[in-house]
Amino acid sequence: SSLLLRWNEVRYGNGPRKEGGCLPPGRMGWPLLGETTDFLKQGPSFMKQRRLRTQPEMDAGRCCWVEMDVAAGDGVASFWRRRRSIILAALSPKTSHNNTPHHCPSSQREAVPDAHLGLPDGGVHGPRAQPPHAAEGEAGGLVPGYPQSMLDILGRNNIAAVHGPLHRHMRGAMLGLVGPVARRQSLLPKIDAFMRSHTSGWAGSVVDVQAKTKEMALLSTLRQIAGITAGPLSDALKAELYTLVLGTISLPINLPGTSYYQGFQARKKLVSILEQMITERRSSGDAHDDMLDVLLRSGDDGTRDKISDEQIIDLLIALIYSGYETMSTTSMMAVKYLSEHPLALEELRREHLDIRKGKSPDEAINYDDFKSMAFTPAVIFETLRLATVVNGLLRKTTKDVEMNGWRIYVYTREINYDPFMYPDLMTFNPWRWLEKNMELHPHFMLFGGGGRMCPGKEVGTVEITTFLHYFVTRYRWEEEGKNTILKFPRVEAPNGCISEFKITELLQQTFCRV
Ligand code: HEM
Repeated sequence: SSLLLRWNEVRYGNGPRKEGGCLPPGRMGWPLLGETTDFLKQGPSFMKQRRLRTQPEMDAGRCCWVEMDVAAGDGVASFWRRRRSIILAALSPKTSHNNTPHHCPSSQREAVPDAHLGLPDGGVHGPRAQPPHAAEGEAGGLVPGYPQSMLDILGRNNIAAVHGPLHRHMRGAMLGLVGPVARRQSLLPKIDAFMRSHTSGWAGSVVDVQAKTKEMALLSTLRQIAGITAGPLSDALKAELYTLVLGTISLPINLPGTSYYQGFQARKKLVSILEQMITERRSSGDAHDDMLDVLLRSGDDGTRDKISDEQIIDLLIALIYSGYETMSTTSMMAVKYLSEHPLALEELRREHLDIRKGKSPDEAINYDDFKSMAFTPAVIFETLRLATVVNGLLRKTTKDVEMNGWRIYVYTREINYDPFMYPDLMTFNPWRWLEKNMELHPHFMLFGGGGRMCPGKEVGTVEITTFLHYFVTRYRWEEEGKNTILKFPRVEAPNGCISEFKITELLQQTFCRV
């Protein structure tokens, strides 16, 4: 074992360092695996230990990266091909141990500027006075570096896989679907109607909130995309999507029985269902009030480029995929935290009951209602922070930026647990978001940043808000037993029964009276 570790270090670690290369401090770990398994097993404490180990280098004002050698996928467990990766721990200026620019120990040339990541602070230790230009990430030679299994299964036009003009084209189309105009005119009423019916009839029962929020995220999106309601088609799509999600986080081994293989088959079936829908829409010529209709007609008026059928399909798959786990997990964790923090629940419920004042029971919440809410976004941000639904962002180099060929994992989780930004950091405290308008802080990276900032931030927040609205204004609930939540590498309640809540009392009377 020692010999193997040593060989790997000498072959891939010491070599470049000795030759004057700018290899950051760290260990290379095992051949092929690097330190991936340790990272996956230990998660946050792995990062802490590596940071402590590289402290002298950081204190000396030299490279500040924590480095490890992992396979493609860095922590998403796809070890098919050796890939070297650097983990950038995103920290606030106060936590950073030196505020000097990062220099390569040997060449003294400035290392990759933070701006190249296209993120507010690039995720490297040390502050940057100027937020970077959104496009600099790609101009600087850094593009998204998501694992091959994810790229294969989500399609070659998948927004996370493409860059340059194609990315701008796909992103423009995505923003057209979920931007402010679409939200106000078309999405909000649909989301309201869906959440209202999805959260009805739970009184007196035991509900698995994990299952319900997953179903909620999928069905709500399907309704927006193509007006699909619960039924045989949504069941078929649900089964394929679950398999597809597992495939994207698997080893890319294309053999029958593997998750990757099944994920790929699921993609084929999804593509075929969507192709059939497109053909039917074209042959009928009927107009529909949904995203598929908007995409099929895009370019007709000459205001933007036409989008091909293949691109439409990849865009719709990306839309379903991106919102699915993020929205469901955030909603589930918000319910969990609220059950454990009655004061926060009380405040949230007050905000939502106030919104219902003057509305009839059937009246939807509207754009102005969302704008008036202050505590609800705070609950959502605090949930995203504490549960850390997104651990980090992946980038890779496309040209020589001193570390060509390396994948870069911007480990944003660290910033969520930064004691200087979030005093008493392990406490669920939504009020902290009200105090400093922290959403505008350059280290706010819950939705990424720069040119790759989440285009679904607003619509995702609206969906979670609407879910919470009907949940807290209709029900009181109790957690059944003590549910354990796994937070790394994915946030989930294992065994499926962990988020069961007993709905004990219906607040419908209050709801109707106000
Ligand atoms: C709580 C909910 C959500 C969270 C926490 C979240 C988080 C993120 C983050 C951190 C990124 C940046 C990834 C990177 O830089 O590599 C991102 C990108 C993205 N998100 Fe979200 N997201 C959420 C909801 C949604 C929803 C509902 C949609 C669909 C409308 C969506 C669509 C996307 C897309 C398409 C990208 C890629 C953008 C690009 O590469 O240009 N997200 N999201």
